[in-house]
Formats: sequence, structure tokens, C-alpha cells
Amino acid sequence: MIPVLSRAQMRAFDKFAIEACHVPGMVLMENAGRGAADVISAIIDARRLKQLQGTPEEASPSVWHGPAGSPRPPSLLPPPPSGAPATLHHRATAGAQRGRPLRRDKAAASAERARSFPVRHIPSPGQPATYPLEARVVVVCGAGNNGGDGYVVARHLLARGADVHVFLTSRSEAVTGESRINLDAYVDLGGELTEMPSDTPLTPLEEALERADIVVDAIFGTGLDRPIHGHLAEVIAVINAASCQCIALDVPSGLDADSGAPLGTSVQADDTVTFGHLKIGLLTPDGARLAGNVHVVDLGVPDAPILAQVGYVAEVIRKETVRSYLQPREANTHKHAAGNVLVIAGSSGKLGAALLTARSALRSGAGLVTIGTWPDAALALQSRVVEIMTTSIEPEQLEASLEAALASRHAVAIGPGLGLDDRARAVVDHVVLRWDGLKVVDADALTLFAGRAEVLATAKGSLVLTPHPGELGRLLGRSARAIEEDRFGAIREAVRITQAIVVLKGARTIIATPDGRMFICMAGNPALATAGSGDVLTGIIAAFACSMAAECAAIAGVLIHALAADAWSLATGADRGLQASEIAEKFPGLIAALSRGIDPLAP
Ligand SMILES: NC(=O)C1=CN([C@@H]2O[C@H](COP(=O)(O)OP(=O)(O)OC[C@H]3O[C@@H](n4cnc5c(N)ncnc54)[C@H](O)[C@@H]3O)[C@@H](O)[C@H]2O)[C@@H](O)CC1
Ligand SMILES: Nc1ncnc2c1ncn2[C@@H]1O[C@H](COP(=O)(O)OP(=O)(O)O)[C@@H](O)[C@H]1O
Ligand SMILES: [K+]
Repeated sequence: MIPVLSRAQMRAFDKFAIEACHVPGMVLMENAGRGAADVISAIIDARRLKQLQGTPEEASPSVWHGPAGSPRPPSLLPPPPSGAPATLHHRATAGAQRGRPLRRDKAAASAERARSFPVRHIPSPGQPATYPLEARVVVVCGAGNNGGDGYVVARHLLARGADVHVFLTSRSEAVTGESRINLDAYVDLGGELTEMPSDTPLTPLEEALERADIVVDAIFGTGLDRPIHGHLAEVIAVINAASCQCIALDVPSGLDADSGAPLGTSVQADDTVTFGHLKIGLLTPDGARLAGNVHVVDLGVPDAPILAQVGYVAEVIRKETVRSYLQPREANTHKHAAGNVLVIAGSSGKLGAALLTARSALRSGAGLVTIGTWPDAALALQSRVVEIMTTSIEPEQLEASLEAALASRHAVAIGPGLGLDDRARAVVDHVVLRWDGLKVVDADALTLFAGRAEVLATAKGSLVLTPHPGELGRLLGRSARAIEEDRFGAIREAVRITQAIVVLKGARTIIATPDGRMFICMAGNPALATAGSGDVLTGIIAAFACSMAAECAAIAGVLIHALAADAWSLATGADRGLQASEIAEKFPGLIAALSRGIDPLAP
């Protein structure tokens, strides 16, 4: 399980560790700062090795998370001067290339060691293979504990030979407690510090950032409790204008750790090193964009006893969890046992939606898939389908034709392209509210409950609702923007009103269940922003729901759908141009890989 905590839970976690478990706050701060220094060192080292090996920066497969359209930051480090000492890595490589034996006589080596007392740096995980770190690092510290983490980072980078300069957004006298001890330690060890309280110009910071390779943002963490204005907003603007790589500590300063929205303004980080656990605000679309790549470092305390006290808001969906839902097929399985899905979808001009949903259900392993649609649409579909069956919903004999269509189905997917007229409303009411089975409700079927979402709580059977932010906004009487600004709050409200499992789609899809749990999908990419990809998701969830609990079907469907896009992007190198029908083509291979415990995205 990868838990995700709210701001209050993370603060309670630290408090409980300090007060109930007697781990000094100083130790937590040291672990946080040292962990961050390790991540930063590894980033510097990886870039340096890449440059020494002559790999052009542009060839890096890593994703640039900066604002849309903004240039990727320039290369981190200047090329090493000619004649510069070779790194340990290079010496080892050169030796191996010259054919020097890799195994040495142990006794001779031991005798040699005893004579020469060599001092060797043995890197621990996350640390670079070589010191000194050749990087110019600016650390911008606030007056609170986030700033305290910043001094710890500064001290460790200084110890590793980096060129470090700390800027403090207040006077030193304003810094107290553990942060003050770490500030003093950094300064007393020869660290350079410039005070930058509100009445001072920001030119020294601007000049330092022009020369810097990395800026570490340690202004605010989870203590941010009001919008940022004035001087601090200007400091953040200067950081954001700098072209060097920006690494935020805990959260980008200004980001609301709960909603993921900027409070006034926010640092735009390339990487965020977060402490203890993921914060929920780092996982919203806005938060993810502002945080860049997120690294979690542990605080050196066991989680279980503390999490049992403080709880967590959500879990990240893991491939291992989905693997446990995917059972191998029995040798004597027959098509009826493999899942019988009815897709109630499509209308004139929107037949594609029905086809995408139905084909997705087949590719996900359903044994029988039937599209139930209007007579004209059913007629038009007959010439376009081979493995999929069709059945007509007769508006004049609605209930009778629906009952016939629903007989023996294990699950129903309803909504894509169905239309919003009165006959569609009658179909949706009959199936969603009165049929006693599992229904995946999407698109038009959701919109037909706008203004009356509470009626969904009275539905027979069970429901999985799959809204995008616009559809959820319609259900809750809000704008799509309002939903995006508070995705976790909105999905919880939707579950409370409807008592259904709700899947809120988008970058970082969330699944929430009526018993209060939430799951976040970290897979997927913007290639999914293409017409019909939601219909494909509806199909896979409906097919999985034939053989899994509804909640597991939603979790597995969301992850595999997202992984399909990631696999496509990995294969093509593209972030656009994916056609919805191609998503489902990847399902059988992904299901097979996950079932065997193979990472489908591993090279
Ligand atoms: N012992 C602990 O509790 C640990 C805390 N850690 C760090 O401590 C951070 C939290 O530290 P703090 O609680 O000191 O808070 P911050 O350092 O995030 O913020 C400092 C103070 O700024 C003030 N402030 C809030 N919003 C403001 C605004 N808009 N404009 C001006 N001032 C504002 C508040 O009074 C707040 O307490 C975490 O994010 C993490 O980085 C880590 O060192 C791990 C251990
Ligand atoms: N930027 C993105 N990153 C990750 N997933 C995305 C992104 N944009 C869209 N998606 C996914 O693509 C699907 C789009 O669904 P939906 O909006 O219903 O599309 P449609 O109505 O065209 O079928 C959802 O599963 C959503 O989570
Ligand atoms: K920060």
C-alpha cells in the first residue's frame, strides 16, 4: 500500500512521532534534509554522468513537467574542463576496457590496504558514486521548518563539495527552534547565507540564480495557511523566472497540500522531494504539474503504528494489487462464464461510442458482448460488427425490449453516445434505477441525472459512475473548473450523495467507494485526451465487473486503461495521436503481463 496523506494528517504524523514515539523533531528534520540531499545529489550525478558519456540532454527519456509550452531548462552542468580528473566511475570503466583483471588477489589487496590506508567513499543508495559534487546550488529558505530542512540540505551538499548559497526570506533572528540550530550549524561550517527580508532588493538572488545549476525551494511546506502576497510572491516569481532546475522540499512553496491549487502563487518545480508520505495535493492535475517528478524520502520511523493513529486519505493503485484481482482462466471456461455484457449506447451519428465500449469489453475478456441501441442504430451497426451482437431498444415497447435485452447479463455499460432525449431518459431510469445488477454509468447516462443526483442512491443493484469533471460538475451543480479545483472534495460529495462507486477521470484518475476509501491512479498520460477514450474505460470496467467485485473492476480497469496509453507512448515516443480504438488493443497483453507479475512498461 502507498498511502497518501492530507496536510493535517502529515502534521499529525510528525507530531505523533515526536510526542508519542519520542523521535526528536531534530532527527526527523535531519532525516528529511539528508534524504533530500541524497535525491538532489543523485540528480546532479546522473546528469553529470550523462554528460561525461556524451549523451545529449535531449535524448533523455525523462518527461519535462514544466508549464505547457515552456522551454526545458538548459543542461545542468558545464562540460568538464579538459584534463579534469577522471571520476571513480571513469577510472573503473577505463580499467575494465584495458582488460585489467576484475578479480584481485584478496590477500595481496588486504596487505596493500594495510600499507596505504586508502580512504574510500562507499556510496549508499541514492548517493552519487563520486564526490565532490560539481554543482552550484542556491537554497531559498523560509523562516519555518521547511526552511530548516533547507539548511540541512545545504549542509549536506556543502559537505559533498557543492558550491552552496542560502538565501533566507527573513532575518536570521526570526528563525527559531530546530531550524535555527540547523541554520547556525550551516553558517558555522562556513556556509554562505544572505538575508533577504521584505525591505531588501532581490537582485542578489537573481544574480545567484543566473549562475546556479539548481535552486532548492524551502520557503513553505505544510505550514502554508494563507495566500502568499507581496515580497514572498516576488521571491517565488524570481525562482520561477530562473532557468536552472528547481527542486522543491516537501511541496512547491505556495501549493495547498490538500487541494493541489496554488494559494496566491506557487513555485513551479521540476522535482519535489516530499517527506514521509505523499501529500494529496501533489496528486491533483494542478498539483502534479507544479510538483514535477515527486520523490518520497522516509523520515526514519516505522509507518504502521503512526498511520494507525493518524489515518490516510487515499492509496496509490499498485500493479501488484491489480495482479491479485486477475485470476487465470479455468481450462473449461465457456463464453457465458467469461462474462456477458450488455452495452446500452450509441445513436445516429454516435455509433462509434457504442462500438468502442463493446470492443473494449471483448478485449478485456468478456465472453459475450451485445450492444443494445435504437432500432436505426442497431440496423446500421449490424453491417459493422462481427463478434459483437446487437439488439434493438424499441421506444414504443421500451420496458419489454429492455427486459429481454437485460436477461442473463452479468453487467451493463450504459451511456456512451446514447443521447439526451426523453426516450434515453426513460431507458436510463429503467436500467440504472430498476435493474438489479451491476451497471457502469457513463457519459449521457450521467448527464441525464443532472439536478437529481440523489435519486441514484435509490438505485437497485450496484453502480459504478465514471464522470469526467464536466459530467461530475453537472451532477453536483458546479462548473468543471470548480471540480478540478477540489477533485477530492468533489468525489467524496458525489459518493455521499449517490452511494455509488465513483471514478473521477482526468490526469490522476480517482476512485472513491461508499465506505470512504479512495484510490489514485498514477499511470496514464495526455495521449488519453482523445475522443472515445472514456468509452473504452467504461467497457473494460463492465467486463471486469463480470468476474470481480465492482470496486476491484474499477481499480483494475482504470490502471490497465492508463497503462495502455503509457505503453503506447513508450513505444511511439508520442504524447498525442493515440486513437481510442488502439487503447483496447493493448489490453490482452497488459492483462497477461500483470497476471504474471511482469512490469509491462519495463524495458
Ligand atoms: N518536525 C516536523 O514536524 C517536521 C517538519 N518538517 C518540515 O516542516 C514543514 C512544516 O513546517 P512549519 O510548520 O514550520 O511550516 P512552513 O515552514 O511550511 O511555514 C512556516 C510558517 O509560515 C507562516 N505562513 C504560512 N502561510 C504564509 C503566507 N502565505 N505568508 C507568510 N507566512 C506564512 C506560518 O506561520 C507557518 O507556520 C514541512 O513541510 C516539512 O518541510 C520536516 O522537517 C519533517 C519533520
Ligand atoms: N491528460 C490526461 N492524463 C491522463 N489521462 C487522461 C488525460 N486526459 C484524459 N485522460 C483519460 O482519458 C479518458 C477520457 O475520458 P472522457 O473524458 O470520458 O473521454 P470521451 O468522452 O471522449 O470518451 C479518461 O479515462 C481520462 O482519465
Ligand atoms: K517548499
